[in-house]
Amino acid sequence: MFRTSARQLARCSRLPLRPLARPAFRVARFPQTAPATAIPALRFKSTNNSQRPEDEHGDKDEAPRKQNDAGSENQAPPLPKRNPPPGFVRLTEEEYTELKFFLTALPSKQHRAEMEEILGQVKEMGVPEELRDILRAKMNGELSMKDALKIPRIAFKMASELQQQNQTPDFISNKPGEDGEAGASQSQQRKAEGEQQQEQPRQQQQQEQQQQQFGQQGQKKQKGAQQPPPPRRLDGSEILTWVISAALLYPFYSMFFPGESSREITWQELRKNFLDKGLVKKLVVAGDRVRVELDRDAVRTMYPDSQAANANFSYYFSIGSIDAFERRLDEAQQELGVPASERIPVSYAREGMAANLLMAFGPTILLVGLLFWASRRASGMGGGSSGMFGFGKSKAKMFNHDSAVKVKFSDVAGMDEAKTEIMEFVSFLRTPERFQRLGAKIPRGAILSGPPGTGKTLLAKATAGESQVPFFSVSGSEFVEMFVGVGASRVRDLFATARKNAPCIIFIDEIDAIGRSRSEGGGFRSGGNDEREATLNQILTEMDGFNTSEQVVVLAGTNRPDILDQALMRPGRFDRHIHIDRPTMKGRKEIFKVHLQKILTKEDMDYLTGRLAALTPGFAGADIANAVNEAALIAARANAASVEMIHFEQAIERVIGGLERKSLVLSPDEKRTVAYHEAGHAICGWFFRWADPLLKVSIIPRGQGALGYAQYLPASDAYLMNTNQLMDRMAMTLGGRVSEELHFPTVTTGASDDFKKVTRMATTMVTQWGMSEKLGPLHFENDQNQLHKPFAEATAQAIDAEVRRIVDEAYKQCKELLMAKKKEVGIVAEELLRKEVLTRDDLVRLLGPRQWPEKEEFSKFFDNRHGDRGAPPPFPTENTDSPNEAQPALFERPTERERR
Ligand SMILES: Nc1ncnc2c1ncn2[C@@H]1O[C@H](COP(=O)(O)OP(=O)(O)OP(=O)(O)O)[C@@H](O)[C@H]1O
Repeated sequence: MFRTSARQLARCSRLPLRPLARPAFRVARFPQTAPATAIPALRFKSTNNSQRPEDEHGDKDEAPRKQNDAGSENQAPPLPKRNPPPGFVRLTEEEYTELKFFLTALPSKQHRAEMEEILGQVKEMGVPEELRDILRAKMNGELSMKDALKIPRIAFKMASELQQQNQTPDFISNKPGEDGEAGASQSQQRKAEGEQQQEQPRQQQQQEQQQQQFGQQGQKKQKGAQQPPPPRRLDGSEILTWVISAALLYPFYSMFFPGESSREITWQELRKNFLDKGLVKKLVVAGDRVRVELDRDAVRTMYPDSQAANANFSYYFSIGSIDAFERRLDEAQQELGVPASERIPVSYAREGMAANLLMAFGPTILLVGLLFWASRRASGMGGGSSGMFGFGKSKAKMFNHDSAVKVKFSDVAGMDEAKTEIMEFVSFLRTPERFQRLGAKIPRGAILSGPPGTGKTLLAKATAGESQVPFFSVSGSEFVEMFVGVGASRVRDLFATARKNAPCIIFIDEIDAIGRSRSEGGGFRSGGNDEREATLNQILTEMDGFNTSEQVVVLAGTNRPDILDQALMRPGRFDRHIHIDRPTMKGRKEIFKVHLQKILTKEDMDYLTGRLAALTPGFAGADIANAVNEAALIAARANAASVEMIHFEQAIERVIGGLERKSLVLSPDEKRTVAYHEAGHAICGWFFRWADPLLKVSIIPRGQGALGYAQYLPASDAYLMNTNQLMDRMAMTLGGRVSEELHFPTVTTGASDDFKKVTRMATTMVTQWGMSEKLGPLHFENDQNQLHKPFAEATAQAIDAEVRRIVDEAYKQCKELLMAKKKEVGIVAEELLRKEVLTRDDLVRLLGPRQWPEKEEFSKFFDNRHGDRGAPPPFPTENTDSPNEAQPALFERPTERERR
């Protein structure tokens, strides 16, 4: 009973130790480059020491040192009379052997020899006291994990000490009075100083010898040549890195790959090869395995080339039961006649347990550790509100005076009313007293709405730039996260930060991402909206929560003000609604002026901006900025000295119509069809009174699927269209198909987009614009998302009939014209086939001047008065919501399906 429990006790106490049993000094396993560089430097040191002046004159220490090397410290004459550095102790011979056992566990003999030299130095210098304790613990089989953890520190100490020695040739402390040899040491020192000059050449000689030894003879220089630089000394940090890496990595390595440096043998092999020859030092029982510890020195002598000579290699054998093993061992030793006192010690441990535990619990520990680290980090970063991983922290970017919102109101053009509205906010922030004095409340915020690229963000930035206050910019979508509650938490965080920085401006771009009306969430779409609603509620709360003295202004941008929640829009929250539409002709001119400032051009600025503005109806500020930049790029590509009108016009055409596709080669028949199709549009545009003025016809393919196009200048700044204009436009849109019918035996698929536009226009006339006498002034909304039409089936049929009637009328109108002008269509088409592009001037030449008066704006910029080079003006813009329905100018290439 007692024996069992004692054994268990032993197992427990040794349990974590084995994998770490030989941690620090198995350096030889590590990249050989480090020892290889380390050793020459240390060897110099060692050589220098042995070649001190005293040595030349017969070093009194030499004999004792040699003796000391040979035998035990206790028996040998005293060691060299030098004090070890503070905290260092000299090792007994037994301890020294244990240390040597580790440090010489190098794979190659050469390195082993080098390591022994280092050991010589370590022996002279001593080792840190803790290392001695560890070695003793190792010898008693009591090495613990705690000991292993001390090793890096010990390694550090030794490395520093070795480095000091490298820097101070006579490193050994010889302070007078510290021991009896002080006088002798002093005299040695004096001698050393006196012979310093002789010493240097001698050292060089030694260095050369050293190089020879390391196979560097080839580097010897010819006589008189410059001496080779001394070999690089290993500095302390390198030794340190080397030793510490070895100390740290090896235990882990051996923990995870315990089997790599061991081999299983049978009991018979053990007996024959080791037991019978007396090579076994100890047996360690670990579970059903027994590790054999050999007497390495004896093994090395007996089997010099065997792996067993390596200190990190071990044999083991398996046993059925501990009792059977012990019995067998007893019998073997009895047979060998080993006296009881010299029997092989057997210890019991549970090797690999630490590794097993680590394997089993490692992933869990890692995960828990990671979570712990992340939460610590998160709380460190964001404070309470940010929560775990900082999810709840607002992602708003902050700009202040230094990090610069440099935009000023002068950079924002073409939106005077919006600017005036928003300028008031600047006054609120700058001089709140002016308003508060009269009892006025500072508005909380403004919603800037309008189509994309109209300058909403720019205006908000300008507000910040002018008011010189911090500006927090965040996009609505940044509040939305996978996790419920994160959005609300980010809103809280944003407003809390803003309050700390008041007076300031918060700008929430694309607020519709979170501010969508909550009632929309009903029906099919509820459920997933909880997070969005929570975020919206938080915004509502935060905006309510401001007190009037807190000067935090919230600006929000959206393209869809119609879908925003009413609660958001009520006074007291976003008090002001500022709608920014696409700029008018005047606005475009101003915006061009702003952007042209950055461009090198010699054109007359007034004419340039006017013409460009006329060419770009429907352009938003962002399109204008893009077109100007594109023009500069085109000019640069053409190596032009400055950007010219032609570059601007090409740029505008490119922005609208897409790239010219010169690589697309049409067959002659296809080309002919396209030419007649486009000529049909052109003739309609030329002869219909209310059609938009034509600028250019082309049969060069461009952009996506357009094989040819006719360009008009729609009256974008006219906000109303009458029935005549709509009918002429529809008739003109059908001109392509009608021309095909009149000139070819069959028609093509190229007019499908024209039909789409015509149908849409006619439908809108009937259902929204009250232009059908039959249906009267009613508005029929046909929401595609609704399952049921909001009108009766009979009404639907009446709508269909009216739409058909209107389109038929337009078709008839077009056909009548084109039949009357069949010859003209032919002329234009043939000229198109020859030239590919016809301008307005060409049409005047071919057809005579247009009989209807042109708009003044149009004739001012396109009547060739300023040397118009006939560069292509743009396509009309497409805006299905406005009365300025897009011109049906594109001849569409049939898709594969349509072809079939
Ligand atoms: N009125 C303007 N004056 C000068 N430049 C403008 C104007 N409007 C737009 N721009 C140019 O267009 C760019 C984009 O504008 P901005 O980002 O403000 O548009 P937005 O209305 O916020 O667009 P979105 O609705 O897509 O967010 C600006 O950086 C600026 O260069």
